[in-house]
Amino acid sequence: MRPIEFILIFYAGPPTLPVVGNLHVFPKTGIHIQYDKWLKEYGPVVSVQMGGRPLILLGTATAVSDLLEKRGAIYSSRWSTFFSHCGGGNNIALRPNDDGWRRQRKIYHVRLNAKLSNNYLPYQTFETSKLLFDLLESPSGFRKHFERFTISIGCTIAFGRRIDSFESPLMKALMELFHRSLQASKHYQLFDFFGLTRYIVHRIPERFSSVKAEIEDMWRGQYNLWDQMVATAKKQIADGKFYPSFTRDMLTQSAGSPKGELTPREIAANAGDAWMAATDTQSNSLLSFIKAMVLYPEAQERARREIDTKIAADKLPGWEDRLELPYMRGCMEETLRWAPTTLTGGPMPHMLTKDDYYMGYRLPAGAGVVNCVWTVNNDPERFSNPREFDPLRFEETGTAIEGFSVINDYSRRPHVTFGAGRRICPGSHVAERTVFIAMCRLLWAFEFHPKLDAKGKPIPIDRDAFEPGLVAGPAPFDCIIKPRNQEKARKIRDMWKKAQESLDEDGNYTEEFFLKNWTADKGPMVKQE
Ligand code: HEM
Repeated sequence: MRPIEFILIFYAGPPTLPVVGNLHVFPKTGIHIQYDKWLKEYGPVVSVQMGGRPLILLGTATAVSDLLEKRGAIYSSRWSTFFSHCGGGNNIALRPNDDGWRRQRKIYHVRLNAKLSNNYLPYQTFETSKLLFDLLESPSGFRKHFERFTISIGCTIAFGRRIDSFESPLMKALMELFHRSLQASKHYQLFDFFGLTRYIVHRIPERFSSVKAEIEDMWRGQYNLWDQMVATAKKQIADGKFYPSFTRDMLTQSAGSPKGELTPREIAANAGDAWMAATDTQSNSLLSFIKAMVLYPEAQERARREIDTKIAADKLPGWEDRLELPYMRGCMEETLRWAPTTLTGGPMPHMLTKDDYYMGYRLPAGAGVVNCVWTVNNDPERFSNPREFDPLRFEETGTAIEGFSVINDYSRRPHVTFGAGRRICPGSHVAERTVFIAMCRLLWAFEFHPKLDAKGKPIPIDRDAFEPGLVAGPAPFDCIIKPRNQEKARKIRDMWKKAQESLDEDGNYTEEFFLKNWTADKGPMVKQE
């Protein structure tokens, strides 16, 4: 990093102060709005200074593609931070693009690609029975129901373990981890913006630093949990039991792999990180969908009409019906564009590893590079009236393509919510399946309306209000969720009653459930003799 050279040569950005750079004008919340203002004022590529660290903001799909994708070889690392260093640095989303990252990422591509993500459809489909039942029984708790829904799907995909209730010890353990990691990442990042404090703090022994002790303790708690889950998966394999999961794949596939075997810690981290990455991202997207349905009743009606006319009366819509449901496909892409959970591009900026030139500017090695999703997704050049929820804005032939959200041709991409380049979300195929199935079934089952105040007037909902965090979500809002009719309510109850026959006394799937449902890919999922 060469701050003086940086300031002289790359000057498209707000004025800086000595030492702090632009840190003093960084808002505590609504960073995406501040980035958006800077991008509108200074151009599609903006430089800001986070203390001693330069940060480059990208505000158009072209800039994101030109740099993060076409020059991905030098735009795919991550900053070294105190938070990511502690705990051994095995978190795939936070670590630099080293050998370990490549090995970890490889197995995501091999096991969670578009084709093999179909393996997990039985979990995603099953969990909708519980989601619909929970919403029927206690509609006002809808936030919690969505959280349980995605946490359970994530845990089953990652470890082969279902989570039946918000009160389950596993659910509580994960919620505590979320809380602790959010606090840790929020409170201690200031050290990272200054070379000297970073150098000192990274070297202080844990026993002399309460900050370090707290973060290390958080990571230890995390790995204890992941290790226990991996140990269970190992035992299941040893006992010849068939509980398919990403962990099982890593244990059976990475061993002896010519592309590089994952260490036990990397396996645990990969599975645990998939679990965490699969939770708020998906549940918050579903919450935003409900918000959109309440705010745009004509879109709600039209989507429901499509489901009613295209899907047989005795069937619930599913992933297999997506080609019949173009408007619903539009609803999914539009929700991800309109209310991205990754407003500023994900958990951490990419990092540039070599000096580079773009649009006449020199971008220095070591700079963080942000895909400003909020700005790119709302670019009026690409999307007319971008803050209006309009599922018809995408070409039907495009949304029919599996993985359209991450299609190579960026000019056709409906949004950049899954990131870009070599760090692009490797769980996007799983995510699309979860949210599409849930969205269709929610509309099959329920109506969504604004809540009324004491005078019978709809309580207003702020369309653009977000709750900040590592993963953003819509700010709390109220709504009325009611079954479309008594017949639907009866079907939901019957469905959940029947579904429970596939669960054991702990609320996990029986082995028979897996054996019956696993047809898509035999591979390592074939029962071990
Ligand atoms: C709607 C749901 C989701 C959204 C919007 C989302 C979005 C993102 C974004 C923006 C990134 C950062 C990309 C970048 O740095 O350019 C990311 C990274 C990641 N996501 Fe997702 N994600 C979702 C669901 C999932 C799921 C279901 C999984 C796992 C099954 C997953 C696993 C990961 C992992 C492991 C990374 C880190 C990749 C790396 O740094 O190499 N995500 N995701």
